[in-house]
Amino acid sequence: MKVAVLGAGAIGAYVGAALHRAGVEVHLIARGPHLEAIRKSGVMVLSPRGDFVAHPHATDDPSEVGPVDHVFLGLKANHYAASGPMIKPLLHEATSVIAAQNGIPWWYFHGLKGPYEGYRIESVDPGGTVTAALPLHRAVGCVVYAATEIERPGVIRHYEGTRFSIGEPSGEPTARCAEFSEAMVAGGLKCPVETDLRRDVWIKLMGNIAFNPISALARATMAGICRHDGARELVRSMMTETVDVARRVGCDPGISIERRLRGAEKAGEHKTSTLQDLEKGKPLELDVLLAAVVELADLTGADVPTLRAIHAVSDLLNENLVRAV
Ligand SMILES: NC(=O)C1=CN([C@@H]2O[C@H](COP(=O)(O)OP(=O)(O)OC[C@H]3O[C@@H](n4cnc5c(N)ncnc54)[C@H](OP(=O)(O)O)[C@@H]3O)[C@@H](O)[C@H]2O)C=CC1
Ligand SMILES: CC(C)(CO)C(=O)C(=O)O
Repeated sequence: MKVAVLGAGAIGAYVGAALHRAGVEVHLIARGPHLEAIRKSGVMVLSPRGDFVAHPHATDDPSEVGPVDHVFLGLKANHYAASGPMIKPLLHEATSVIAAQNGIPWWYFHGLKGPYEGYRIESVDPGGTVTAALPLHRAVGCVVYAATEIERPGVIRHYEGTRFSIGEPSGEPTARCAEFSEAMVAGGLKCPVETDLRRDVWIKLMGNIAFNPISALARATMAGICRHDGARELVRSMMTETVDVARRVGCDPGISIERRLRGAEKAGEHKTSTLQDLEKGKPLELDVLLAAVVELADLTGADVPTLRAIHAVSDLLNENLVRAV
């Protein structure tokens, strides 16, 4: 089995290192000083589960890699639309694209029976550009329950969590999912193949939709947000509105707000990936989190005043960041 990790950043390099450790042929696609450090010294993973170094092949040129069985997409979602030329050399007829993405994926309504089947979410897939780069038949969903960070070029700090739930948009238990899952497990990760990954998407999103923008706006860690009574209440409101939207598009996350809050609290003094991006002056990955759910609220008639307000201020923050880059 041959795997390319396109966007071998905090999550991608962590997964690539784990797969390589399991004996999989792994090619990391990265860039800049991070790529140079990996080429020189490999990927060093610092983890409470034990540190290790892996030396997979690393490049910035996908045509050096050629077609692979699975592309693990570790890019931020706002890079998906432009990823077409990068991904093309990696594809053969049956290559799957497994996207480790927070928020609502571009494939969300693909093959979902009901009134919204085939609906394209503009804030996730503007003008169909993401679907053009990442064709729907190749898409395998992945919900990431791990927290990692690039501590310095070539060095990944793993904080907690090893679960990468995967699943087909159709819910079918396919051979391609089974093959990837087995390799992940061999690499020491958890990789259940779900028949209803959309439920995981919403459970994860209940946390990200609140913690990620608040963490950037307040420059607070997950635990810091939970400790502040007002911010904790804000998280509750955002989660409640999100669950309403999820149910309106036919998915009940089936978890209480308090349980979800306690789960997020366990991440401790972790800086969300959005806060990490803010600190690095990078654009924020908020369209697939907030804008997408506000768009779905408009589609379904849900009342989401808190999501709308936080979306407006975090969008302004993002606009200012993008202007400054
Ligand atoms: N980090 C975490 O704990 C979690 C992340 N996620 C999700 O995982 C996904 C990835 O996040 P994360 O790993 O944190 O993001 P990172 O920014 O750490 O990783 C993305 C990597 O892709 C690289 N990249 C971008 N464009 C190119 C290109 N054209 N060629 C080569 N490399 C490129 C980036 O390089 P550069 O820095 O130069 O732009 C960066 O190293 C996101 O959707 C995120 O929401 C989900 C749960 C937890
Ligand atoms: C906070 C965390 C690790 C889990 O909710 C995450 O998904 C992110 O940083 O974007």
